[in-house]
Amino acid sequence: MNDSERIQIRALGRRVLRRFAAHKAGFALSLLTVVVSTGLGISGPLFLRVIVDEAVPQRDRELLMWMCLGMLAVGIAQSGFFYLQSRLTNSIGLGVVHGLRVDVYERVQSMPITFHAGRSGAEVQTRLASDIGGISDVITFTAQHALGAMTMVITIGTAMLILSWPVAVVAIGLTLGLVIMNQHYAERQRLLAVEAQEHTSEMMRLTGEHLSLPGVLMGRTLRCWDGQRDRFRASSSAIADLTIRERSMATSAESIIGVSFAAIPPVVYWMAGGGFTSLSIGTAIVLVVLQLQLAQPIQALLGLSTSVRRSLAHFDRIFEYIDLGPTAALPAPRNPHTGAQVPAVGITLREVSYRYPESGRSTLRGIDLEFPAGSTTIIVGPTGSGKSTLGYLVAGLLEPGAGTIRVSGGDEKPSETVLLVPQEPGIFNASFRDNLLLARPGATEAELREVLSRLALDDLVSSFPEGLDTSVGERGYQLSGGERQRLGLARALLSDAPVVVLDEVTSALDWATARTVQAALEELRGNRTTVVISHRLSGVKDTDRVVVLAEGLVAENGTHGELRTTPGRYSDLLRMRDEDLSEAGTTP
Ligand SMILES: Nc1ncnc2c1ncn2[C@@H]1O[C@H](COP(=O)(O)OP(=O)(O)OP(=O)(O)O)[C@@H](O)[C@H]1O
Repeated sequence: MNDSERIQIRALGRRVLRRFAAHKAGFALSLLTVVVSTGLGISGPLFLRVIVDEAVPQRDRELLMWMCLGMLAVGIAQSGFFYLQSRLTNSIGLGVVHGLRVDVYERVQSMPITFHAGRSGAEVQTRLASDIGGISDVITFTAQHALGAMTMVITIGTAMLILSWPVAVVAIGLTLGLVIMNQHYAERQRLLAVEAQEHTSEMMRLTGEHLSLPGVLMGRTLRCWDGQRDRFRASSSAIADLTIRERSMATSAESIIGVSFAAIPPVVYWMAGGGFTSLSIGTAIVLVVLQLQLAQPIQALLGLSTSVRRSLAHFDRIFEYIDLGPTAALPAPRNPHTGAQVPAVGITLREVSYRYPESGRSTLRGIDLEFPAGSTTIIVGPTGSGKSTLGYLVAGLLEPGAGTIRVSGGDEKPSETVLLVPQEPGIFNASFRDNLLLARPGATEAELREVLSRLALDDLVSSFPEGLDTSVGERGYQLSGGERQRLGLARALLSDAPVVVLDEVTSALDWATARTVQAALEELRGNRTTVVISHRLSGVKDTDRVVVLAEGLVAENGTHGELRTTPGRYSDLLRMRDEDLSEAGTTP
């Protein structure tokens, strides 16, 4: 073990121990049971010695009976302590593991949106499942096993020294040799484990990407499924290969340790026979039994150092997430029983600029905009001009790099006032009902049905035998893109957010459905402030406000009535839309 590893293990040890602080009393009790049951463990052979050396040769029945009863009582007491110890160890250790898991989840959940944009869900899953799984045993059993094993080594070593120091010296010398040899194997095992863990993460990432619906579709339509399969195969085969090498390494170490321990009984018997020092038969048997008992804690201690070192890579990956920062302030949870009264509030942006952390240039620059309470604003502009980024900023999902975003008419923050409906709404693998209730947990059956009917989803829902309780499948993939978008809009209709940002929410709808949805959106507006990011430009009214973004700047800003008759970007957009529609024989 090198210096940096030692420092790393110490620092990790301190962090992990702090997590046991909440379970101090239980932890101390569990360690006490370990010491007591270990102490009891070595008294068995001492009873045996009296039986062999005194009770049997002297035919002393009473002594024999007491010694046998003593052995039995020790066995029963040991089992009781073992049960208690195992209950305590598991509940404390798994409590600490649970705490780590929740910390990772909470930290990732509160990271800024930009963190999630640059990461696959599979990566977070790997940390929660594979890495936490990898440290679970180390956290649960290390302290107890280490203490138990050390107590056994000390007590057995002392007993052997008292019984016969030459045999004890041989056993201790052998132990030191084994420790040195084991270090060598453990280091090689650790390197193989780190490599295997990297391949496991890669394999889980590939599985998440390739075996999700988009991945399967890509594999089939681009006909690259064989390449996908090859990459998976290579990753899986590397894991198998590394694991075989790692296990062979462990088995070699165990075999050498086993052979070394097997050599001791003949030595003891040779000594007992007068080869070096003469021992009674009982002492010789007890020494052999104790030596066999010594093998187990020594192997446990050697195994512990290996598993602690192997778990370092897992610990690193877990604490890397727990130490992530800075986090975004999460909005206060919604009151489940509101939903009827929507207050009128507006949003004001002053000199707002934003640059993504990984980007070399600002996506938005010096944006001055007013979204008055109850108004409807359409945001248009070429692709990549910053429309969605503006939507994220208004919804408080991104913090502006410069400038301010304020809610007028209320003390709340944008993140507590604004609901963003993205183009691909987050539909969960749950029923229609559960997906809708996320927006208003207290909504009645009648309210849910009314919303579905307004968005022309009622026929779809009724076509399933289980109606509202039908599961919509992983990410809503049992629904069409347009149905998913309408389900997202249904949530917006149910929510009590006074400001709603709709980001391309009708892009997957045909014109006829888009009109139905448009009518529902008219009702959604009410006295809500609505910001609509749209390429489609359907159903825009003269009084609606229009903001044209170009290269991160506000290029035009006025009402639809004003801008449509003024030569400029917006009137050009309307002209292009009308030409497209007349070619397709449709009217906006
Ligand atoms: N997470 C991110 N990290 C770095 N750059 C990003 C990120 N998200 C978006 N961008 C960049 O910011 C710019 C604006 O993106 P945005 O999605 O806001 O544009 P948009 O106008 O909504 O485009 P579209 O009409 O295609 O949806 C683009 O150049 C995009 O590449």
